[in-house]
Amino acid sequence: MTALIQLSGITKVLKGQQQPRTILDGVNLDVHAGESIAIVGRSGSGKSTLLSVLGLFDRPDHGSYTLSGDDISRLPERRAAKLRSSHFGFVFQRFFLLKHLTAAQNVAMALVNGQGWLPRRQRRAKVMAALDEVGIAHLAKNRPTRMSGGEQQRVAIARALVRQPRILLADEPTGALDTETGTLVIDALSAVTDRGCALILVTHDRDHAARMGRVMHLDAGVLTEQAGAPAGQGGRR
Ligand SMILES: Nc1ncnc2c1ncn2[C@@H]1O[C@H](COP(=O)(O)OP(=O)(O)OP(=O)(O)O)[C@@H](O)[C@H]1O
Repeated sequence: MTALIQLSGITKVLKGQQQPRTILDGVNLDVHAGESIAIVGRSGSGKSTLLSVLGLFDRPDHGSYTLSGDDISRLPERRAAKLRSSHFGFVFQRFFLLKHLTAAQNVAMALVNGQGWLPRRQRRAKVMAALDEVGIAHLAKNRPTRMSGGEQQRVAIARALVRQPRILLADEPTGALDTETGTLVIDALSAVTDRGCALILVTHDRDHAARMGRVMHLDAGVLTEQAGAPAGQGGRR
């Protein structure tokens, strides 16, 4: 099966300093539909930079990036922005919810930005399906200020899912949550692989990483697969 994403020899060099610094050093990674991958590594090892390249916020200096068979290594920003909104969902440590809007309105914002105005009934159905997918449809009318951190993060996940991305990129999504709440958030994230969405999770939490189908270790920009990862849990390979 063709990989959804193929990174080959991706190198990212940070310039503008006295000495250019290599942040990603020949990264190879294949990502298939419906699989889950954890990216672990110490602080400063390049995890967020790798997610930025994967999510087309940043371009590699060397190497190739293939998405669904198309080489997109050197894409102009306008086309990158289109692909970002059609293919990717993003979840961050901070929830970035608008506090004067309800949960449903926060999720609906992603539809307005990405696809223009859908008819109201369709918009509502998509929003409620996304909230339901992360188990918080009953909170649709609540504002973030009346929700727990875990609930707010699930609203943010619903917002990322509402456009049905093919790849969900999550950067430390449980970093601001206690262990129990973090586990619920990982449950919600892992569930997206059931419908073929690929999940790439950057985390410092070993237990959360171990729930992914594969664990990749980033050390000074070099990515290697961690031996002994419990393949098959939390996502197809
Ligand atoms: N725009 C930038 N300007 C200067 N240095 C940067 C920039 N972006 C990244 N870096 C440096 O590149 C290295 C990798 O950063 P990155 O944020 O990718 O690491 P990380 O593994 O995600 O770290 P953390 O776990 O702390 O979030 C770090 O040393 C960081 O300081």
